[in-house]
Amino acid sequence: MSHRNAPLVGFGNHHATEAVAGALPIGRNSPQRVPFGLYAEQLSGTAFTAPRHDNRRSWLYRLLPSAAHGRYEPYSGGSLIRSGPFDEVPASPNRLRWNPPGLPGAATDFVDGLVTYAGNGDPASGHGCAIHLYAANLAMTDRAFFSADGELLIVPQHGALRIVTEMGILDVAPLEIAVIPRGLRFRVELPDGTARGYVCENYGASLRLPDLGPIGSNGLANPRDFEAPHAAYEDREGDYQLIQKFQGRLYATRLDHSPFDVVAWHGNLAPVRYDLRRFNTINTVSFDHPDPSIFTVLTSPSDTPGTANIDFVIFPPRWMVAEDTFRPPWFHRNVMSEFMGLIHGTYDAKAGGFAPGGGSLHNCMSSHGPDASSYENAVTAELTPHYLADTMAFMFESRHPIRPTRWAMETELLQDDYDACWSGFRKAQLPTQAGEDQR
Ligand SMILES: O=C(O)Cc1cc(O)ccc1O
Ligand SMILES: [Fe+2]
Repeated sequence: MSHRNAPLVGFGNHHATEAVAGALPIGRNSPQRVPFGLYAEQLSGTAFTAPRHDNRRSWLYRLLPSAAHGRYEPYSGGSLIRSGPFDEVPASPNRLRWNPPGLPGAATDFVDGLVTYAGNGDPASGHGCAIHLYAANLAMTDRAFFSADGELLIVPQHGALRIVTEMGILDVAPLEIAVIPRGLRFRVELPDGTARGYVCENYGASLRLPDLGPIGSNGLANPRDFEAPHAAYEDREGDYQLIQKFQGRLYATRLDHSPFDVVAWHGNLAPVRYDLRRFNTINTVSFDHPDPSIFTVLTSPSDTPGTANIDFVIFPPRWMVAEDTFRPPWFHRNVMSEFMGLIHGTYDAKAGGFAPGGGSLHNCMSSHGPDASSYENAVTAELTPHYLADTMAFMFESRHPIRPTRWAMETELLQDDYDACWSGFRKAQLPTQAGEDQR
């Protein structure tokens, strides 16, 4: 089925789209003269020589070359954006949790409203990520942004985003996500007036669908549910600001025309949207709580198989049916490091204190798991099939310890009593053995 207005579907598929009939060259990428005098430009997401199954690139056909701009100068906005190496403050051995940030008082757009909480690795070495939250109340007009440091996984929590990109427009509401390729220029408009959410800036290998192993050929996030936009362009002259993030710092330059001037494109590197409600959640129908890897939406692999640079994992509404099982997340100490956020509702391991828009960080080998009241509820619950409704938490999980920024360690949003949620557990009672000392 193909329909003119239907989105371009399929994760990593090769798409072809033109906003003006005849704009897309046929049979070659870079003809001597592109239709209408458009300029051909290749945007690479992988090295030219990356193996074919990894190789990501698209060809853009635009009114003016993207090279037509002046010198970049340091940009002073976005002053709470940080980048790897994350060494402002020592990495904390503590379990950390943050209350949700408020919406800004002063006029603040998506770029200036980004605040970096934590991260690992660094853009120069091409591994790790930065974890930002954004809170905004102003649409970006006449300015655009791109990160040369990584692709952006955007997880709206409050308020929809209209993400106008060079390659088309993505409308993304809470419970949907967007992935914006490294280097792709975009601006963010706010259909609801205000917006808040999370961003994972991935310095490493681009996000992809996880292998399914014995699950088989279907399940989890299905490839066809990833939607790329049709080409859409603006033919506007005027004064535009273009901000880029390069090696952790922001720079700005001016353009005399809209950077959103791509009339046609084709290729397999594109911004995409995915609706988390379409996730085919797979879980136990017998006993025990499986590892959360069963809920992986997208993964950025590292050089070590099975040990991700970043996994993006969700905890969606689902049936809980496990027999004779402690159903919430178990207590654990993980070699991988976990940053969690909450889009909606409550999370089944935390009865209180983890609010939508908040965050938590459980680093490598931090003891964590259900808080005392979630534990008590779970061990006394009647184990009938139970629908876990109204919830959508997520995790950015990484092989590299996640290091907070100075801001994240000093903000009033940081809870000072988080450890207390694991106090008050009753000690296990061993049976009294005849003739044995009770110490
Ligand atoms: O810590 C967490 O809440 C995330 C998590 C959930 C789960 O179901 C199992 C392991 C795990 O780290
Ligand atoms: Fe965990």
